[in-house]
Amino acid sequence: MGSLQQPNLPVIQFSVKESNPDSSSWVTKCAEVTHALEECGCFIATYDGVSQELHDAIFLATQELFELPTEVKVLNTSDTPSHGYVGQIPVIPLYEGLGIENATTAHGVQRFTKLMWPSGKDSFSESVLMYTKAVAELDQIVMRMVAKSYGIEKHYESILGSTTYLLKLIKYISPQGNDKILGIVPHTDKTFMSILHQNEVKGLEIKKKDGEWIEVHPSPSSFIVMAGDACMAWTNGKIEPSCHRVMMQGNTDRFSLGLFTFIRDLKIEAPKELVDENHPIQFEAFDHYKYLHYHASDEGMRSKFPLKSYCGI
Ligand SMILES: O=C(O)CCC(=O)C(=O)O
Ligand SMILES: [Fe+2]
Repeated sequence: MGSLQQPNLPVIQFSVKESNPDSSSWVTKCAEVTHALEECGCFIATYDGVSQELHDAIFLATQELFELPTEVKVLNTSDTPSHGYVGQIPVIPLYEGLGIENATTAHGVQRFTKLMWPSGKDSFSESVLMYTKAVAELDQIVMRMVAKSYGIEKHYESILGSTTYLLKLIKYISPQGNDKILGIVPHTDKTFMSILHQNEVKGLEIKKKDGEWIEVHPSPSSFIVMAGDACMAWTNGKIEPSCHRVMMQGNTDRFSLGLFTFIRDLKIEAPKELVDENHPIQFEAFDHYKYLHYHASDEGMRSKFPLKSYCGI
């Protein structure tokens, strides 16, 4: 069923009920997930952890957020590049994004909500928190499967203990016409992992290894699970991030959500299980947040492969 809806990208089904490592489908799924990430750097997850009701609530909340005046939205600042408000950028004029740091914690979400709605908006905090917790669960299922395939479960547990979640809410204004206009430039994510979710309006495109751009079909129960640069370092190059972009067309604004993981206070380094004579270590241990700052610097922005320029061996 999935492959008909989404040609050319692997589609893997996940269920909250099946997320138990003792279930019979777990081991086969580990191989499927790891293979998809190794081949494409991403896959489509169909996932029942976000109900239709929660889906509608989170996209309504997103829409309301972007209706706030710009002078309120710019209050969303961060010490980390691109983690706060991003908008009015000449090369991508359709794009506007807001970031919620520590988005799986009540404290993180409430702090953001209070900044945007000083008189309070509990419905926003509630929807966001329910959503981020459900999608973080999917991230953890996927990463436990990857870790199981590589025999590095213990290493993943320490990565998980240092994982922080950023929820990015994104709006692309419709270009009002039939020409395809760039919504976000081709890039790989600087994250450890990214889980993207788009509402009715399509636009996300993923570049396959052969250079072909694949349009991702929107669906309420479909999530795009993507590896970021940090995952490439951690897996010693076994999983490469996929290059993607957004192309906008037509008369309807597009909203999308990204739950992004970053590793704090722990250097990222490939476990020794993934390093041997035939697979020499490719990246030095590095601090994820320092890498984000490097990527945003002039040198990092000029680099074709910033991870390699930053910590490649
Ligand atoms: O809007 C999307 O679907 C993609 C967003 C994206 O690639 C990003 O924020 O890194
Ligand atoms: Fe991205």
